[in-house]
Amino acid sequence: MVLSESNFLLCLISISIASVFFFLLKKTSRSYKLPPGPSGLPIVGNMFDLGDLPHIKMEGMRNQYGPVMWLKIGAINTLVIQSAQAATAFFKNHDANFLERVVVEVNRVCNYLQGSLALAPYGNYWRMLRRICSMELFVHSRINNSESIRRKSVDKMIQWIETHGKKEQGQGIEITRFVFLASFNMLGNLIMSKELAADPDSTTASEFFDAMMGQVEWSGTPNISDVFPLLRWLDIQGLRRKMKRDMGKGKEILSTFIKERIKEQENGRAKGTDFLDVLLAFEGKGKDEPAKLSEHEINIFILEMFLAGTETSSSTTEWALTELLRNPETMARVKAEIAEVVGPNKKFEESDIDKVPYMQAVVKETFRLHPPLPFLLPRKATQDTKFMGYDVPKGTQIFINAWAIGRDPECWHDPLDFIPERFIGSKIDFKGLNYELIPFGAGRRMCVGVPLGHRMVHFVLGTLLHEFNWELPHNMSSKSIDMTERLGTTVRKLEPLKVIPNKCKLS
Ligand code: HEM
Repeated sequence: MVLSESNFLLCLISISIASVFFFLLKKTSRSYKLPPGPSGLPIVGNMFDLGDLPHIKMEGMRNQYGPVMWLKIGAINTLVIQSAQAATAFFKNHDANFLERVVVEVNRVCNYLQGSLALAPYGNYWRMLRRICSMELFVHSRINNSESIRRKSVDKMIQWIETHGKKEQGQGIEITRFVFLASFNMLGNLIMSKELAADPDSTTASEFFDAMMGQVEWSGTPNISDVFPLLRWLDIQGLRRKMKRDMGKGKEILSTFIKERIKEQENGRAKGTDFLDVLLAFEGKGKDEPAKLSEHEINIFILEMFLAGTETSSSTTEWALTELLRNPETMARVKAEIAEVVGPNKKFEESDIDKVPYMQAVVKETFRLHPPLPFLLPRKATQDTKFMGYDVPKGTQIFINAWAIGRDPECWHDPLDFIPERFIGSKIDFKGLNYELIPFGAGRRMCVGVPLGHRMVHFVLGTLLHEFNWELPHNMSSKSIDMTERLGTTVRKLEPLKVIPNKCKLS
């Protein structure tokens, strides 16, 4: 083949550009001192080293590469932190350089980023949304005043469990379904004074529920577009399309609720009783704050509260019950504590939570072994940072492996065993100050819903333990419970827990 003069010139230019590019690439990677990690394949990097349960695979690499590890997941630079000591250094000394979130493809639809607190860039808008949550919505007085709302949802859950338990005779019921529905109703009532889960009289309620379930599913499905951003436009798995459909539906329904509420207020409805009233009454005063929140922003904010609060709290309850069934002595001890505190013929109330330290220890131990978000919500480096002697380039995504930290033998004796007693007389808590136990994260972007999440989990678990004696289906024993995990939006049991509820006589 003979090259024409112009082709020859083109070739020369291409080779020169490629050489400069290659030189720059080599220079960049040489000038960074990256943490150790497994060498990956070209283009896909370490993608195929991680499997379906990456938190477990990464923990398995800790012995070889240490607690600070470097991975390349497709095109994405990734720093993994897997010890309490490294997490302490991260949150105490470097939180400020990692305050942005990683935004995945499905969260770009429906203008979700305008109104999302969890994904908002760190700045005045994030501060405003965060302030609304911590000063108005999740303050103890508002949570205490809404106790009757949660009581109603939990009473309904008890009725469902009784009815379904009778029908399933010996097979057991999937307890997580009922806990999820109860959490959904608690949030629906707190946010908008609406019963939104499993309401047979309302098609709108069930449509909203289905739309939310879709969003939970799509946001928990690994997406090739996130690993290879150049392929985004193809939407190979159709996830963007499905998310757009379901989020669009959820938004449409919420819009009608919001409009209804505005009309009710115009007709003299008393203001200030639920989150929606608070959001509608908001008046921005600070720098860069809007005078009012738009309908779209309120809409997204509400969707996010459902997404953030339902899966997390219901998966925790399922794991807690699973661990108690595997450990009958612990089950007996926690039930005895509750019975003694609550007394005969009474229900477990939220005011009992402070009086049951052993049950609190059960919840902590559940969070240690089964943090619902094993990598928290991934952060992103906003600038080049020196971290524990390594370079972390701007744009790197950060996985803090709370799952691995909870099982670190350097922090915990018998780390794989369920021993709530380890927390009795210990000051270790999950409020973001003890980095060995961080199910809610830590630092400035720690979970803003802790007071509500804490209340929901303890109230639901306390009630389930007080109202029922739990038995495994007849073909199963405490030793044979399958503990295999599945990672979606949260870490769940692969095989949902099936249990037989035997109603206790509360006398
Ligand atoms: C068992 C219950 C819950 C768990 C384990 C949990 C866990 C978490 C975690 C790990 C984070 C990321 C923290 C970080 O980056 O350091 C987070 C953030 C967040 N959570 Fe929760 N959460 C729970 C319940 C709730 C509830 C009930 C709500 C609200 C209804 C909520 C709303 C949020 C929001 C809005 C953020 C984003 C905060 C920000 O970026 O500033 N969470 N949560």
